[in-house]
Amino acid sequence: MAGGFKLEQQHGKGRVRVSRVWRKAGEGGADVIVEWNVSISLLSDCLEAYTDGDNSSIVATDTMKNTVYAKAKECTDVESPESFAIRLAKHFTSFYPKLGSEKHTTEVNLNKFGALRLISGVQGLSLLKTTQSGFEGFIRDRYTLLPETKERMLATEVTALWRFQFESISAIPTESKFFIERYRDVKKVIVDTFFGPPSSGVYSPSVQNTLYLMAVAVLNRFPDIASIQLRMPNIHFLPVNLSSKDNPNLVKFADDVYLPTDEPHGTIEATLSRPPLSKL
Ligand SMILES: O=c1[nH]c(=O)c2[nH]c(=O)[nH]c2[nH]1
Repeated sequence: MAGGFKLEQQHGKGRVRVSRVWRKAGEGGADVIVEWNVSISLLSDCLEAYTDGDNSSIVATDTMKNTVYAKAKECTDVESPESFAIRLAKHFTSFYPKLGSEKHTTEVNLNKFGALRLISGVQGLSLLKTTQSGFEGFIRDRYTLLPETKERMLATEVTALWRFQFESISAIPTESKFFIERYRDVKKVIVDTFFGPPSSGVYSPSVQNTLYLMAVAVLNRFPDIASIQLRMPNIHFLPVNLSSKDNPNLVKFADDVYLPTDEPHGTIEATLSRPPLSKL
């Protein structure tokens, strides 16, 4: 009871995003990564905070957020969201759904003289690698804060548009599954180039270079594709490092706990085309 009235209260922190990586913990020594979005609500005995302005029994919601990162750090083995929620004791946890699931797109332009322009694409193809990515050697000026790194997370959501050479309907292959199979095959080339061979992976010095190699691989593999446009936002995963005077090593970053953030993100896009056929 508070001042003769019944007071029901709770406080918490919503949408705490945390991503945890376990190095070499997966099949064949692969890294394992999860991304969680945690909401915490505390039903606690802190009525005086409401009625008397006495904060002595308040757990700060900022502390709740930090606790999520600290507890993620403590998960030394790969952990389910259920276990993580239990670890956080009576708090609600859910997996943050991976960004988008990809869509097959197409654009067809046909004029009455039979001239065709045919574009296929994939939209929202989420790709993430936990290692073999860095970013170094870029311009440093008085506004530059970004440290150089040989080890970072590389996450993107690819939008690709590829234009076929077919200039009329009659030039289109007649197999009924042609475009379905081509979509699958282009996607595979994109994905395989992004990750590199499963045994060794491939180092990415920048989103720009990886994007270019993906486009080259598609044009080299499919002669009937005239050009490809790739858009690859650089979705940042910020290292979480928490410390204070009293707690210098609360969450010491060791390539393991990240804050996934899509705002703001880098926007990187390019189009690669075959040179026009020389007309003799
Ligand atoms: O691969 C990258 N390309 C950039 O252009 C860029 N800019 C940035 O801040 N980080 C990165 N990463």
